[in-house]
Order: sequence, then structure tokens, then C-alpha cells
Amino acid sequence: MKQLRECSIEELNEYCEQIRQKIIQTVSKNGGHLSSNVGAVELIVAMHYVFDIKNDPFIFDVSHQAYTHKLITDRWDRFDTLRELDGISGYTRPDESPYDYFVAGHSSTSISLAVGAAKAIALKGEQYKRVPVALIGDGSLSAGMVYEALNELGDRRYPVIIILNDNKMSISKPIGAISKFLSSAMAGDFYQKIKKTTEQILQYLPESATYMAKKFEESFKLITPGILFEELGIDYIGPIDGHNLESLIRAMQSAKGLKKPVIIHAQTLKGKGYEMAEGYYEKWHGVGPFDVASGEALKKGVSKNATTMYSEALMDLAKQHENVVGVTAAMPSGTGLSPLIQAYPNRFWDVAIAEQHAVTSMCAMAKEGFKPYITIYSTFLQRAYDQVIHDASILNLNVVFAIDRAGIVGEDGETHQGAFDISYLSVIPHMTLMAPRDEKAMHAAIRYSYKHQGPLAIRYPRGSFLSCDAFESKPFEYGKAQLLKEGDSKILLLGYGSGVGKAVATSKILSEKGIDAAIVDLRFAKPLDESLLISLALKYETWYVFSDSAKIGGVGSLLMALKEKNTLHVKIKTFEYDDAFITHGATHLVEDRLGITIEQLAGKILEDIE
Ligand SMILES: Cc1ncc(C[n+]2csc(CCOP(=O)(O)OP(=O)(O)O)c2C)c(N)n1
Ligand SMILES: CC(=O)[C@@H](O)[C@H](O)COP(=O)(O)O
Ligand SMILES: [Mg+2]
Repeated sequence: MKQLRECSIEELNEYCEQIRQKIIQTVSKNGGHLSSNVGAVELIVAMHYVFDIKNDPFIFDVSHQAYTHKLITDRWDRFDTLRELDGISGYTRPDESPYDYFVAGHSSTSISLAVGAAKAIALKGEQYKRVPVALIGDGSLSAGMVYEALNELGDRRYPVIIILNDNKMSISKPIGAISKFLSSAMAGDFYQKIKKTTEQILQYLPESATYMAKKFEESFKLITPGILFEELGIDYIGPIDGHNLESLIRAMQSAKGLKKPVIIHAQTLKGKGYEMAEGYYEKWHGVGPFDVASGEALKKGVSKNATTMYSEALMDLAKQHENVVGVTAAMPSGTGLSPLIQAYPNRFWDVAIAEQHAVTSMCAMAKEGFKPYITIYSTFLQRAYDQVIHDASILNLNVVFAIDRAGIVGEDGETHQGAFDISYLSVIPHMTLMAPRDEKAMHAAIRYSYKHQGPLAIRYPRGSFLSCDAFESKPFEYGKAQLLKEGDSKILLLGYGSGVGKAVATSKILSEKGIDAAIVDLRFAKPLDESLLISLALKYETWYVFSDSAKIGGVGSLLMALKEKNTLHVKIKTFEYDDAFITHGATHLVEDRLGITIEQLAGKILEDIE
């Protein structure tokens, strides 16, 4: 394969087509982020053509759109292992390739990384030999962290190239003034025509007139999105066609020559090159395996997932109580809030990728007497941790954190696992933690949540619960657990949330071996049901904890504290996650790697008994 820079535009376009087909074929088999990636092919090929991957930091925001970068660098042959356990990650990972500058998965970090890299480059005296290049999408431009970075960059003026991939989509249709501003009319054809006409006139005018004409063209920037960036001290180039390699290469070369902060505004079509996905389709952002010809999903979800259960339960509550409101941070379908936003557009909002704003704005609504449901993935709530403490908990406000994707999420890997919410929330005064074990319990939890006083976190998994139908569903009562079954042995299995189903399944394996374990559904991790647990300690001396969460600060450690406080004579062993980030791959394979499948857990208990 020739070096990119030796290729003609025709050859580069051909190469883009090969890359696009490779992405479509691979994602159709493995699943992954389709429309973001096929829409960014020319952008990334042009980046590699103009900039030096061995020298210039290539920084991909979220990096879910970086498949082309992986294919160009050193991973074409391994690309069919995309998102598989021990395979290529769906995000950039420096431990996967030296060409991946930084890890990503959470949005809007790229410009801060570029500013930091630029500072380091300047301090090392490499300022004009290396330049950070950040690729960021229009959706990711809505998060506050971007403006923290632009604020400094525009002032310090380090040479940094920002490539804005504006496909007028986040996961779903983007909301907010910034996306409206980016797609303001003047950024479209009219401005391009004026620009082209100006350039044509320029060719025939004497030098002196050129200056005036240049000023005339510059003045038009005042009515393009460029004004936002130019006023912040960031030079603006665009808007340009993000699928036209010649325009992209020319823009990137001129940006590189400016040796100052520049943003290139490239307009692309999300899903470009796979017709069914071209345009504004939320469903083609993150997909499971699908048939390329028909676009049909190959794996249909069998049982109702926890997200749908939550969505239905919240809809019931919203119908009953007008003061129920809620937000999502740019994930209306992923969190199940779409039906509520449609049914009650004045009470449920998508606030864009703005988790901190989501939390704090809902705290003001709670202060005003509303009952907000802040609906957010466990991993993305990490972005608003201070707001949970500072704005929701100190005032002991009646806000509900509906924490989706709690536990192992699978192919998204380290940056997305919902491992830490129990640990990071249980330490906050006034915070209550609870978790339903199945659909009936989800409805009961949401009914309970409405009357709960103070901040309340309800966690539930990606996908569906394991069945617990054998046991009666009871209304939730503050701090109360539910003893599901007594046992003849001295063994007690304590489940929390999705862990209850695992405890139930494990107990079935034990009973086949003649071991009759008791099972308790904790229902609350904070506060624990102290009186019940003290009484159970008298009968069951060995406790096994089932919770999809990190060990440190998790349910097991909360139980250890209760044991210490009450001098309980019990041995406690938790099956929560060790102190390590959890890799990507199908959840059941990852759990097997961690040794926490039901069969493995039953085996560990049997080993202890022997
Ligand atoms: C902090 C954070 N919140 C939410 C998400 C979920 N998320 C992943 S990609 C995405 C949309 C990004 O849109 P854009 O930047 O326009 O990229 P595109 O997919 O359109 O190329 C969102 C909301 C995330 N990765 N990080
Ligand atoms: C890139 C990103 O962060 C999201 O697209 C995420 O992958 C969605 O996860 P779910 O598939 O669990 O909704
Ligand atoms: Mg976008």
C-alpha cells in the first residue's frame, strides 16, 4: 500500500470506499457504532494525509467514530475482532496501539487534551514540529468541558487544530442553541456561493482590490458559526464539505500553516455510504449485528429490558402526578425517556451532553416542589459527581437518580462499565441507595420513590433481569430488605438489584448438591436493613454477596461495616468486582473471565463448604 501522501485524490477516494465497506461489513457482524464511523471516513483519511500520526497527537472525541483511524494505522487485519473480548476496542486505547494517543469513551474531553498536549509541546520546544489535532462531533460540542478548554485555548493561542464533524446529529437529533447556531442558514449554500463568487472575482482584480475583497469575505464570517469561535480567539475555516477530500486536505493544510488555534467546520452526513443509515436516524448510531442488504437486526431482544421497565413505570407515575419531571443527557432512547418526552414535552427534557447541568437544573426544580427523575447511565453520572453532592445532597433535595447500565455493560468496555455508582454514592450523606430485582420490583421502586424524602439513587442493569418470579413482590419500605427464603444450611445469599436473580440461580445449583441456602433481597444498600440482618446473623454464619458493582465501597463493604458495628459472628464473602477496570466484550464472556458466572459462583461456594 502506497503512503497516503503519495496517493492521488482518486486513489484516496477509492481507499475511502474500501474503508467504508470494511466498516459496514465488520459492524454488521460484530455490532458497534455504524453511522458515526461511515460518516467520518474522509475526515480521518484527510487527517492522516495532512498530519503526521507518528508526531502529531490525533485526539478523537468519544472516539466511537475512530474505526477509520484504526483501519489506517495498524489494525486492518485484526479489525474483525472489533469489540470482542481480547479483540479491538470500539474506542481509542493507547495500550492497543501507539497510534491511539489517549483513551476516550466519555465525550467532550478532546479539546482539553489538545490544549494540554499543546502546552507540553511548547514546553518541550517542539511547538512548530508537532501540532495536536482533535476531531469532535457537533453533539459533543454541547458539553461544558469544551468551553473550559476553548476559554483557555483562545487566550493562550497554542497551535491546535480542531476538526468539527458537524453531521447535525448527536445520538438522536441534537438539542440546544449550539446545534442551532452551527446549522444556522448562513453556514449553508448562500455563504458558500458568496465565498465562491468572491474568490472568482479576486482572480481578476489588482492586488489593492484583493485586500478589500478579502475584508469583504471576512465580514461574511460574522454571519457563519465562525463568529462564535473567532470571537473566542479561535480561527474558523468553513463550513466545508466533510466528504470532499480536496476541500478537507486544503483546509487542513491551511490550518496547519496558520500555527495558531483553528477550528475547521466540516459538514458531513451521518451514515454516509450506507443508504439506510444516511441522515437523521438514531437507530443507526449504535447497532447490534444486522443484515447488510435489508438492514434488519440479526439478534432480536427476547425479554423486556430494565430500561423499558423503568420507562413504563415512570410513565405510570407521570400520569398520576403532574409534578413528576425528568431529564436525559442526550440519550433519550438509551434511557427510555423518549416516550415521556413525547407525552409530556413540558416536563421531560433532553438537555444534550450536559450531565452536570442536568443534575443541577433538576435540583432547582426539586426546590420548586417538583419531583425530578434524572435518568442517566451509571458511567455518565460520574461526570456530575460534584453536582450530586453540592446541589442535590447538601440541601437533601427530593431528586431521583435513575441509574441505568449499572454493572457490566459489555462491548463498550472500560469507559462505560457501570461499576462504581454504589461506591461513589454511598459515601454521600442524605443519599439513599436502592435497587429493584425484576419488573414488578421496578414498578414498586418507582412508586416508592415518589414519596421518598431526600436524594434517592435507583440502579438497574443494561439488558434484562434474571427471573425472580418465584418470590412475592412487596411494596418498598424505607431501609427494609425482603427475606425471600429460609434455608436449612448456615449459608445466606444476599442479592442486591440484578444480583438477586444471580443469587436465586446460584441457590438452585446449590440445592441440587443438597445445600439449602437462604436468600435475602437487600432492596436498599443504604441504609441496610440492620434489624433483619442482625437476626439473620444468628442463624446463617456464612454470607455471600451478589451485586454487579465494584468491591471497594460496594455492597459487601457496607455489610462488613454493619458486621463490625454490631459484632456479628458471620463470615462475609462478596462476589463484586476486583479493583481493576473491566475490559470490553460480550457480558457473559467478560463475567466468565472475571470468574463471576453463576456456575463459577456456585463452584466457589461449594469449594468453601468442602
Ligand atoms: C459524557 C458523555 N455523555 C454521553 C455520552 C453518550 N454518547 C456517546 S456518542 C454521543 C453523541 C455524540 O454526538 P456527536 O459528537 O455529534 O458524534 P457523532 O456520533 O454524531 O459523530 C453520546 C451522547 C458519552 N459518550 N459521554
Ligand atoms: C458511544 C456511546 O457512549 C454510546 O453510544 C454508548 O455506546 C451507548 O451505550 P448503550 O448501547 O448501552 O446504550
Ligand atoms: Mg454529530
